[in-house]
Amino acid sequence: MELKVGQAKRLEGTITVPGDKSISHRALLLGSLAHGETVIENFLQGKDCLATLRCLRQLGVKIEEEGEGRLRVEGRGLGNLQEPEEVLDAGNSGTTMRLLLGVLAGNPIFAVLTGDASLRRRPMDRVTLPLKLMGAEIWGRQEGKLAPLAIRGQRKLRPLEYTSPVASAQVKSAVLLAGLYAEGETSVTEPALSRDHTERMLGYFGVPVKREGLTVRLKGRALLQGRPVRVPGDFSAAAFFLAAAAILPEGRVTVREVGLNPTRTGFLEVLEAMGARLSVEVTGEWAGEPVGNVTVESSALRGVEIGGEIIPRLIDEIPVLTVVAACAAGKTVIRGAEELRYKESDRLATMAQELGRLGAKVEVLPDGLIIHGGYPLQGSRVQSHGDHRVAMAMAVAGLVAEGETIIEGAEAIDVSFPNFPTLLATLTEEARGK
Ligand SMILES: O=C(O)C1=C[C@@H](OP(=O)(O)O)[C@@H](O)[C@H](O)C1
Ligand SMILES: C=C(OP(=O)(O)O)C(=O)O
Repeated sequence: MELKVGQAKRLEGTITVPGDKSISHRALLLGSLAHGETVIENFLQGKDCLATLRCLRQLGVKIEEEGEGRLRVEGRGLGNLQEPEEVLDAGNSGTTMRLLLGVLAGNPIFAVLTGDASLRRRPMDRVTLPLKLMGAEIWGRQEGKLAPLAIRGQRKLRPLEYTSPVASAQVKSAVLLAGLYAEGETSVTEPALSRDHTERMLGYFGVPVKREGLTVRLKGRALLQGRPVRVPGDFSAAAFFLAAAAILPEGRVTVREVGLNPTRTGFLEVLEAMGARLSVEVTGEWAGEPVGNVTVESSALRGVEIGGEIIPRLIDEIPVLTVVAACAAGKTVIRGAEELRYKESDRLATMAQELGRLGAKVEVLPDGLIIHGGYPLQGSRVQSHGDHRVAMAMAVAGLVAEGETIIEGAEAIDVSFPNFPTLLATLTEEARGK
């Protein structure tokens, strides 16, 4: 599918965005392991979360769809998943495969997991290694590094004190979920704080997770109690519209009821440092997650240097941040972001290449990018590389490029934000009509 985006001067409006992807996955997973029912509202009906839903049904979990974004999950309790008859397909979703492996490690069943071509290239040893240390048996291509993977879980796992070499919420979550099946305390220490949705939701379901600095720990064999979960809007989806408002000559966007968990909102700190006008208002808490409204208005932007602990707090926003940087005066340097090479595409390479097609000046570093901002962009044909965030970032770039930008492979957007093209068209058309 192709997505065509024309240059726009104005983007204005108040919107909501679909439910958070990370929280939607976790609500399904924890709901499945809990006692009693979990009703999920504002569940993200993107392909990634639907892959988790399908896998859990294959594992015997009853999940009813009660209407738009409303699901009723009948929890099976810990260790009661059924052996699937068929291969479990995580599609394009790293979160599905890695978190599910953590859960399967503690169930005495055999399962095979696969995914699409992109997922079958992404490193799985970062979770299979600690899970094997806990007692799970896992096989896969390249010594268990790549999917398809086969796993045989154990009724009882060994607790683990794990120091992760990467700041990854998927690694942290896989080990914590497996830790639920271990007798004793399991801990994970990470090099920088990654998103903490698993810790928050475990607490909300009645399993306390203690944090000391960069270490989190939980006691295994605790009972999870099913709870209603209303999923906040996805900050990573909102970021595309916030970025567009910041870089267009006449931009002003408010996103309401969006998740404002500080482990996710590093992008706002960077926008502010670049000179963007923005305001944030926390209005409440949904299932242990802060929620509120964010407004960003157009303003003159300047380049910044980022790296270190902020990177995991804006990891999925870096593709669109490179677009903002291309529109800012001066140089932006992003370092310490090597993890982007292991996403749906190598996002350092793909963003540099595709933005380059529009005339942006981007240098690729081993662990980041240098963007020389301020060069005028020219519409062109670009590719998504099968990566939803690259597709949406390039659509935002298309708004400021002269002429028309055509994004090939735009169907990738369906994994996290199916109504993105419609919402973008609505906001720019409404603004044009004014
Ligand atoms: O745990 C999660 O829900 C996610 C964690 C991040 O990945 P890593 O854990 O690989 O950094 C992020 O990029 C991904 O979109 C979702
Ligand atoms: C990296 C992402 O997701 P996942 O790892 O779940 O495929 C993402 O959504 O940008």
